[in-house]
Amino acid sequence: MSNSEIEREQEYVSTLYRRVDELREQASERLAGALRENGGTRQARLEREAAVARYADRVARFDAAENGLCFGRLDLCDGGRHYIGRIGVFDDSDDGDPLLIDWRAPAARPFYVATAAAPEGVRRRRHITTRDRRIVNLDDEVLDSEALNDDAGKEGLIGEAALLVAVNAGRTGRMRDIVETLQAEQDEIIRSGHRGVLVVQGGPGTGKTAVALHRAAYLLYTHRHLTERGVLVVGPNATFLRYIGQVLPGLGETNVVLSTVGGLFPGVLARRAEPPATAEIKGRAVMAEVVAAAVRDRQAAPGGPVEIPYGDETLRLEEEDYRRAAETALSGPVLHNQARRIFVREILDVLTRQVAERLESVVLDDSGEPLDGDGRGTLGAADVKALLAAGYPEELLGTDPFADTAGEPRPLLDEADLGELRRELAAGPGVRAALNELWPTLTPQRLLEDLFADPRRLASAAPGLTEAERGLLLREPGGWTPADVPLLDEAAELLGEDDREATAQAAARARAAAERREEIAYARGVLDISVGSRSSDLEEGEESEILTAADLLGAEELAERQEVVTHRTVAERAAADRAWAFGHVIVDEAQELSEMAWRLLMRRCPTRSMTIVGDVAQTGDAAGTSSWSRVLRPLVGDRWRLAQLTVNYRTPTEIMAAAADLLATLDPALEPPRSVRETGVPPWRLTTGPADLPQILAERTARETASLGEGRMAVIVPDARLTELAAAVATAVPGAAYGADPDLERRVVVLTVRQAKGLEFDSVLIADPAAILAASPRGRNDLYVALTRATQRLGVLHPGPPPVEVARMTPTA
Ligand SMILES: Nc1ncnc2c1ncn2[C@@H]1O[C@H](COP(=O)(O)OP(=O)(O)OP(=O)(O)O)[C@@H](O)[C@H]1O
Repeated sequence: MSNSEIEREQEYVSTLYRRVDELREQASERLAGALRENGGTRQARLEREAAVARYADRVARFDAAENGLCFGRLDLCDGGRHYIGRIGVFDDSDDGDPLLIDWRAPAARPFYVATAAAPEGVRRRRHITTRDRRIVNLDDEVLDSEALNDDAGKEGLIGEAALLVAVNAGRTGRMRDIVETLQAEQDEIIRSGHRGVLVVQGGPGTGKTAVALHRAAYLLYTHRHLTERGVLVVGPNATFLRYIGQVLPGLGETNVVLSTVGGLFPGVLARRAEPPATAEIKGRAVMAEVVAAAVRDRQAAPGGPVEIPYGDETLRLEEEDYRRAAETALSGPVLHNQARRIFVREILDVLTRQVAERLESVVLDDSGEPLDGDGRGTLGAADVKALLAAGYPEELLGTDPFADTAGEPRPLLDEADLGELRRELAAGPGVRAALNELWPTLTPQRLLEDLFADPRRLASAAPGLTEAERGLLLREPGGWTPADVPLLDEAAELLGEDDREATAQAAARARAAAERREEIAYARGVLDISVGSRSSDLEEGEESEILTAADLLGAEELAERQEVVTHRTVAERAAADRAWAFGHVIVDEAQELSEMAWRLLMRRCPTRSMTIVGDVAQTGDAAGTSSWSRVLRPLVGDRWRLAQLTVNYRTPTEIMAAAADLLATLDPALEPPRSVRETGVPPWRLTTGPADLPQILAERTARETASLGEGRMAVIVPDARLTELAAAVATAVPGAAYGADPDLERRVVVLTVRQAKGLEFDSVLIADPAAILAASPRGRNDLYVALTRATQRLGVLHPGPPPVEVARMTPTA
């Protein structure tokens, strides 16, 4: 491209940056103005908070768009021209003519889908590459009949040159957005108008994660009301969430909550470990029935009369009393903890009647006549005490209760007396203990803790499981695993809130609101102080400038501070509220989720507006799925649509060919995705002795790192050998990361397959593939995942003969 053309284009791009600077300044000033305002009615405060959030959001969007603000141009057949970029920018004319079209707007669509065969009114598509506001490259595609011939050989890739630059670039340990080079099949999914569940199936590296995140950004842009409910993005582990964490903020979207399934029960940190076989059982749909049965067991009839100590006396509850109270408690649409209130009321009625009758029987004779005071021995000390406690006048005991009633029998205990007696009973430790035993207030945590700690409870609630399976569920209390979280959620659905919980939730909400107000007050305070000190620093006669928030804090700092506030509004509210309903839910690596996890996610998204991305060939979790229809049919029937991605942007042809052999053994019906490029570097394998694998692995890693330049590398190892092999690698490459949540931005990271899922690296070494294969029933799926993580180079080190799955790779010495 000629320099003069670049210069011409640069002028336009510079105009765009100037306009964005102007708009950002305006937004920063308004933000500072809103922050400075003080006091007022509640309504005024709320409006101010909304304004702060709005302007902060705007500033954040301008900041996010700084790099690569404008990346494309469409020259239309009718002579029109559109510039395409990360955000929409309009000029300051009255009509607000568009200077830059947001990539998500309908007018930008041809940039991603127009081809010579279907040009969509486009004559030329230009890719504009910038660095620090300067254009460094222009790439044109002319969509005419000549290009039509060309197109056939390019397999329909859009903007191939820019795409290849992007896929060949060194990795950084953080996922990047792909707005500049989205391909047509991806764009179609991102903009899909399908309202229900959209499943995106695609092989490794086909951009499923990227597409899912861009779809979130697209939906938030197109349906602004979604910002109020937020979008939930579910990923397989914390490392993966960190890997993708920058993509949406980089696209200017912050109303998004990123979480694992294990992170979706407020107040529970699911860090406890458990055998995969136990997690698999917990993931089965039948566990919903087990949890329900466990709740019912906590409401079960006592199997005979219950004796309840009360003072010196013993009260007696017949089974029939219990049954009637339980029936009344469960007759309405109430959950266990709310039903308890009714149950307690009914039982207290029974007990109050019992005590009252006993008292009456001691002060009235069998025919209902008042006793003559000889005491016939039935008025015990406890009765007297209870009567006195109930407010029955002392002088009346043993006296004539008819005395002042003009011949009418005066009820011995009136309503107030009975009420008092009831309160006494309710406070009695014996009565309370009995009620707690008969119908305890239960938190989900207590229900499951009790269930898993007691073989009898388990046997009663889970008769459908085998003895051995129940044995796998047994454990001492003490922490939660990720597979417990869907069970806790299930239990919460059946138990309902208890009073304490409701109070705690209300308190948490009030606290969050107070913190938010404090934060704004703090920001305002900072502004006031700064304005004050800056003004007083002025020399006499010096002209006082009008200070804006941007002058004082800097737009970036303000945006950062306010981002916290906006982030809190949705993310914090959502995180603190188990029953939060998201506007849209995106599930990545969805093949790993258990049936119980799906039930939880469906509850978080009552509208079923969901995008589910995954690859059934990569399922590693024993509770995961190998069929989308099997998993979705029970949840949404036929109301889901499948979209496929077929092009692999990560793994070069040479590596994909090695992985394709393995894929064919997994499921011959699954097509390996087509790679967009070749590297000319075949993947290799190396035989080591059983004992020298750690040392040779360490040496090879060091050698590979040296040839890597700025790129990133992963060593993927069997779970059982992580510590041993990681320690060996770390001695040869100091700073190599490994452990529960390793830092992916280090140059070398040692991972298990589970940790490597969804990630990618310039270079990958796999150690001991036979052990990876043998470690789980899904060992071959795991090896397939490991083989498809590299963007450039792949090597496999195997102690002893190579497993057949990698035998065709090029042997090296
Ligand atoms: N259109 C595109 N332009 C540039 N890069 C792309 C494009 N599509 C995908 N990529 C890149 O390809 C790589 C793989 O994408 P991604 O991780 O989304 O794939 P995936 O299908 O989720 O893979 P896996 O199933 O292995 O997790 C990423 O680096 C992504 O940025």
